[in-house]
Amino acid sequence: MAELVFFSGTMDCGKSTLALQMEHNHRARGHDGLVFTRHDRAGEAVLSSRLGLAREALEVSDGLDFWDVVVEHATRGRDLRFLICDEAQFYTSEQVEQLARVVDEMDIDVYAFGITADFRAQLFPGSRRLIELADRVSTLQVEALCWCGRTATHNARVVDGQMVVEGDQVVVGDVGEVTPGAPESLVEYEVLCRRHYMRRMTSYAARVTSQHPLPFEAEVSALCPLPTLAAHGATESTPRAAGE
Ligand SMILES: Nc1ncnc2c1ncn2[C@@H]1O[C@H](COP(=O)(O)OP(=O)(O)O)[C@@H](O)[C@H]1O
Ligand SMILES: Cc1cn([C@H]2C[C@H](O)[C@@H](COP(=O)(O)O)O2)c(=O)[nH]c1=O
Repeated sequence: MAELVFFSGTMDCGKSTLALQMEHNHRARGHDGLVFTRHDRAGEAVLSSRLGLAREALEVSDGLDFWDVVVEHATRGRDLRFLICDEAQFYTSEQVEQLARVVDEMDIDVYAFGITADFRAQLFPGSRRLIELADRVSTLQVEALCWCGRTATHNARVVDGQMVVEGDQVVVGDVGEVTPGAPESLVEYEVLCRRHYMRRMTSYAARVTSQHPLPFEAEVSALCPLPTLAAHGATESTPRAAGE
């Protein structure tokens, strides 16, 4: 029986790599399928992984109807067995419902991949509907790590070196070295454990804290303006030792 599976994790945990691997494995066994994505960092109609692999994909626009697309391909004689759906957090709730219908009424497996929550730690609409409707939600085995060594659970947005919690939900971007003072407004992401997400303690803020202990607390507070940060002071700058 076909399944709707949601493979989820933080940014940079290997979702797109797994999507490409699953497509490869199914195709290697002679199964026919379609690959979809939306707003991939590499551009339109491409599914790309940070490991360097990429392949063409169908771009999911707001108006795309998965049911219609699948019916159209079936009418042309395709015996579709699976759909790969990357960046599924950006799909609409209606599109996720169409995917569930494709599974139930056409017996086609749907493998969706995406992050659950945005930079404010709030669910994306597509992810919410997937969690509500999927047969299985599977967390990826390879965990992205916070700078402290703990498993990363949250996606922080960093603009001009500062973690922000307000702004548009969708801003396509990559994880990377935070570069404060960049000439133009630069949006980057950093994965953090909940503890450091709640304290807005990015790797850059932690480095500044360790370089300028208590007398410069005001400077650090300006970088990470949260009461909880001041309360926890410089002790947060020490990366966790393995197994700690
Ligand atoms: N140079 C590298 N060597 C080995 N693994 C890498 C390298 N660069 C990236 N990766 C792996 O790729 C993962 C990111 O894969 P990707 O599919 O792009 O993630 P996601 O789609 O979840 O954002 C990283 O967590 C890491 O495991
Ligand atoms: C947290 C967050 C992320 N995004 C964007 C940034 C990336 O383009 C994708 C995630 O891609 P990945 O393959 O999982 O790294 O989502 C966003 O638009 N808004 C956010 O809050």
